[in-house]
Amino acid sequence: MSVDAAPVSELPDPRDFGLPVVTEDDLPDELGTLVARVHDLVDAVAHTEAGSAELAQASATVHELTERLNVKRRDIGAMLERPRSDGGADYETLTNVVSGRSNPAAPPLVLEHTDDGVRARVTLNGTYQGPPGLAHGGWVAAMLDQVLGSASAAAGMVGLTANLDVNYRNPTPLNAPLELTARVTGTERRKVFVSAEIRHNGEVTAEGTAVMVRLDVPG
Ligand SMILES: CCCCCCCCCCCC(=O)SCCNC(=O)CCNC(=O)[C@H](O)C(C)(C)COP(=O)(O)OP(=O)(O)OC[C@H]1O[C@@H](n2cnc3c(N)ncnc32)[C@H](O)[C@@H]1OP(=O)(O)O
Repeated sequence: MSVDAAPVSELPDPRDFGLPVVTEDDLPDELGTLVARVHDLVDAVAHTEAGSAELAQASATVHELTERLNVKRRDIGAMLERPRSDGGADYETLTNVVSGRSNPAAPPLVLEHTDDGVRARVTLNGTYQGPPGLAHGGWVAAMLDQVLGSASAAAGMVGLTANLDVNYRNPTPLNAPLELTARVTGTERRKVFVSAEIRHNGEVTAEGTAVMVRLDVPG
């Protein structure tokens, strides 16, 4: 097994897969504000003890807003193109449920490249709850899957997860800062082996490994 990462500048262009691409200039600042407010709204709805009249009024307001926003919708699969300092571009799925810039359901996980892979920081609010007061194991796996895929892509090998193994070492807390790290550990033909951890206060709460299978560019 070896690490034979292609240069990042050779990442596939989503347009070659027939995917729509938007740039940061296509995203009004107001969208970011709306996403953050709806994220907080979901938390408020999940935990509110408001009375019937208040709930009925909020429900009508939200319904009206949903109708207004649905008048003009982006296609599913839209990719966000972000320029890199070396002249190339990074791509991310705009509505990705873990890290998507336009998805209020995303925690959101903010990713950065490191010398050996990727790192992300996130704080999960109460809407990611599984056991009382703790993060849901499915979301823990989803966040690991995301950083594992991102580490493979950051090494120039965009792929889909074929296999994901998760070990839950300690409960992952809500409303507390978490750090995720991931890196490529090897490659074999189209397979990319990746490894990741989630830490709280330096202590590992969960770790994951995955086999990503590199995508072939059509044609
Ligand atoms: C830029 C725009 C896009 C941008 C895209 C951005 C992606 C972000 C991804 C985020 C992470 C996700 O959520 S991904 C979503 C969840 N994953 C999926 O939906 C994937 C569903 N599965 C599949 O589509 C398929 O099974 C694939 C693509 C994974 C593999 O199919 P394939 O292409 O036909 O390849 P195949 O010949 O079967 O296998 C290739 C090699 O991988 C091995 N292999 C196959 N499956 C497994 C497995 N479960 N565990 C171990 N190894 C496996 C095979 O033995 C073989 O090894 P050898 O013979 O060479 O030894």
